[in-house]
Amino acid sequence: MTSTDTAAAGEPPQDVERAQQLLLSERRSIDNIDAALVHLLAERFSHTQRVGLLKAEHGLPPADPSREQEQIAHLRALADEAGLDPTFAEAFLRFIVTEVIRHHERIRDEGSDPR
Ligand SMILES: C=C(O[C@@H]1C=C(C(=O)O)C=C[C@H]1O)C(=O)O
Repeated sequence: MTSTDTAAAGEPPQDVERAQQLLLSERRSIDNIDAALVHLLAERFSHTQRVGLLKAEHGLPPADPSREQEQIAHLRALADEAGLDPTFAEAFLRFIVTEVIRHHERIRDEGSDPR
């Protein structure tokens, strides 16, 4: 028995069917958004890779903490306006930036894209 079957016990069949349709529709939207996020992240990394090459060519440091502080403040404000938890938005950005800095260090040390 699935969790849907369990929840369905005692409910009119049309309510169960409607709930299943809604669930499928929500999941289709979630899958579309996840696909868009992957494409956006790939696009972001293509820009940060170019930044990493420029930095390596000109002896600039991989990380720029003052730029990061500005980005975090901006993103927290945007998240707040959008009804998203600003702490989550900051953690998400930090997670990405940490990976970008790792790429920049690798480009500096090995002269190549780490992926
Ligand atoms: C991309 C850069 O390098 C690093 C990565 C950042 C990012 O992913 O947004 C921001 C600042 C830097 O620590 C940059 O300096 O602009």
